[in-house]
Formats: sequence, C-alpha cells, structure tokens
Amino acid sequence: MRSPKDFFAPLALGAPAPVREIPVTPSRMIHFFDPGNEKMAAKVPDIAKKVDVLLGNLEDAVRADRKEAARAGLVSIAKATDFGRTQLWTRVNSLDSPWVLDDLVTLVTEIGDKLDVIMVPKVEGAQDIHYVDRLLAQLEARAGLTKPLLVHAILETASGVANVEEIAGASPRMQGISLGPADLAASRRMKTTRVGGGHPGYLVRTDPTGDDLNEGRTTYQQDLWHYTVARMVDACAMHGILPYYGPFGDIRDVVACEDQFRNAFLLGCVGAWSLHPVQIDIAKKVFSPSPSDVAWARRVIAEMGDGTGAVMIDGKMQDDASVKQCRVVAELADALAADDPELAAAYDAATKETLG
Ligand SMILES: CC(C)(COP(=O)(O)OP(=O)(O)OC[C@H]1O[C@@H](n2cnc3c(N)ncnc32)[C@H](O)[C@@H]1OP(=O)(O)O)[C@@H](O)C(=O)NCCC(=O)NCCSC(=O)C[C@](C)(O)C(=O)O
Ligand SMILES: [Mg+2]
Repeated sequence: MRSPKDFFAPLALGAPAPVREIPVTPSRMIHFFDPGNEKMAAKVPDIAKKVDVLLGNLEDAVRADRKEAARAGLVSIAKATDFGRTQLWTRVNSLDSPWVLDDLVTLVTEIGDKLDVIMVPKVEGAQDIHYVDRLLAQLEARAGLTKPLLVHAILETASGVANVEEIAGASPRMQGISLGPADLAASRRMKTTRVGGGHPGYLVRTDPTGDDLNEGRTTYQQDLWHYTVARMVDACAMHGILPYYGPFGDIRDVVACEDQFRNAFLLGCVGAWSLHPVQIDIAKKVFSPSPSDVAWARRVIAEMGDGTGAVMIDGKMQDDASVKQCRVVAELADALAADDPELAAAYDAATKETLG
C-alpha cells in the first residue's frame, strides 16, 4: 500500500494532479446507450439535453462481434457532439476481457478530454482500481490531458461487496459506485433471474391467528438489495464519493422501477441507471427532492437560526442533528435548481407557501 503522504501524487510523470474532492454535479440518471447501435446513437444528441449523464456502454449488452464497432462509435460520437453540461461517461469491458486494454488506450488517447468518468465493471478489490489508476495516469500523460479521468466501480461480485470499503478508498480518482444486481446475483448464487428489483418469494409473514396456518396471514415483500445498497452507501459516504442504484431491467414496469429508485434515494444514493428512454423521467423525478420536502427543509433551517438548540415546529422536535438532515435536502435542491429553472420555480413556490 502507498504511504498516505503519496496518495495525491500523480502515478506517471506528466499526468495531471489527482482531484482532492469529487465534483458533486447532478447525476440523477446515468443513461446507457450502445454507441455501435445506429438507432440508439442517432438519438444521442437529443437525449443528451435531457439527462445528467450519458454513458457509452462497451461491456455487457454489446455483442462480442460488435465490441470494436461500439468503441469506434463512441469515439466518433464524442468527437462530433457538443454535450453541453451533460457529463459523458463510458463503461469499459471487464479487466479479464480481451477488449479492455484497447478500450482504455483508444478512449483516453482519442477522447480523453471529452470523457468525465470511466466505469469499471466486476471490480473485486482495491487491486483492480490500482491497475486502472496507474494505466490511466500513463495514458493521460501521453495524451497531454490536463484534467484527470475519474473512475466509477460497479459492485457486482461477492468479493467486491466484501471489499467495498477498500474499493471506495483505493484512489483519488474514485468518483462513485453503482450496484450491479444481475452479475452480483450470479456471483453470489442468488436464485433470482431478474435484473434488479424485488422478488415475491423474498418476504416476511405475520403470525398465525388460529390453527389454520394459511388463514389471515399477511405477507410483506422485502427488498433483496437493502443490505448491499446500505453497505455501498456507507462505504461511499465514508470516502466522500457517490453511491448509485444500478439498472432496473423490467422496462415495462415503470411503477416498480420508481419504487426501487426511491428506496435507493431514501437510503442515500444520488442516482440510478436508465436503460431505456422511459426510465429517464422516473429517475429525474425520484432523485430530485419533492418541493414539499424542500420547503420543509428550508423552513427548519430558517427557524433553527445558528443551527443549535431545540425548537418545536408543527409538533415535531428539531435540533442540531435534524437541521443537518434538512441541509442535505436543501443543498441537493439548490444544486439541481441551479441547472433547472422549472425545478427552481417549483421549489420557490412551495417554500413561499410554507414560509409565507
Ligand atoms: C432494453 C432494450 C434492448 C430495448 O430496446 P428496444 O429497441 O426493444 O426498445 P423499444 O421500446 O422498441 O425502443 C424504442 C426506441 O428507443 C430506442 N432506444 C431504446 N433504448 C435506448 C437507449 N438506452 N438509448 C437510446 N435509445 C434507445 C430504440 O432504438 C428505439 O428506437 P426507434 O424508435 O428508432 O426504433 C434497449 O433499451 C437497450 O439495449 N438498452 C440498454 C441495455 C443496456 O445497456 N444494458 C446494460 C446495462 S445493465 C447491466 O449491464 C447489468 C449490470 C449492472 O452489469 C449487472 O447488474 O450485472
Ligand atoms: Mg454486470
């Protein structure tokens, strides 16, 4: 392990200095597209205006015989498109695949100045991040880049979950972590065949009320991903990086998608993936705090003055800790509203109604 004193030293001569803080820009949805798919690629300039993050996917969901086409497609789309304030990310192939070396060399060399974040799949431990970290530094130096590329890990192996804290802190490039429920289920030998979401068989049941064990016993479906998402959120918060829920594969079930995204939002995630255009607005709605929550948060902050002591507001106790909770919501709202006049107006209208 490197000495903590060297943690922020560039890993190659001429590479840009690592960032000291991860930029917290809106990233409510990471929108996946296959850059080698002409139909999807044609929609990119329009979709770029609607999403916080656009991600050119080179890994799973791209057929083996289309890997080169996807890589070349991403290079030409990145060169030809003005993404405005929308971030451009990519997901490269896994570190044990025959494609990843060319993915990294080509993308950093050709479009390293356009890319913000490189998502690395199937990360198992800090060693995977260290490998990518050094290689990126070498490639950045050779390409003359002035801004370091950031790295996002997917949590989708049992060893990745066991090592999630060391992964989150493995490099100053670490921007965030997403849950990868499909590979993770396979790696853990879970018996669900769904891509994210719940399962009706994973439940708790109320006690029997009489002799008939089947009579009158309500069941409640539980969240298969609660433990992993909560662990991921803690690891990310501890290291000052951002946690995301990953994909929800039942594209048709927009209702359950919204529920899964909201669970993640409430637990601390900043965003989720959109695999299809229909999921973009779901993520935008869920990962933007509601106007009434923002109004309440602003009211508590206003009434708490210097943020110390205890007051009663509408029958609820507020103190130094609850004002911090309110600041989390209010600061997120301000950051999102800065880029979105409609959201800003909705927040201000609700606040005016609450504060008068
Ligand atoms: C699900 C699919 C096959 C349905 O695609 P479709 O064409 O059958 O759907 P559609 O409803 O008919 O599509 C309507 C239109 O939207 C377009 N379209 C459709 N999707 C997109 C998109 N994302 N971006 C831009 N455009 C899109 C599509 O091309 C079509 O265009 P058209 O009107 O001109 O015919 C398709 O949406 C798709 O391939 N999405 C991306 C899938 C993907 O990236 N999967 C990998 C991430 S999840 C994962 O890897 C797991 C994880 C983390 O690793 C782990 O848990 O382990
Ligand atoms: Mg996966």
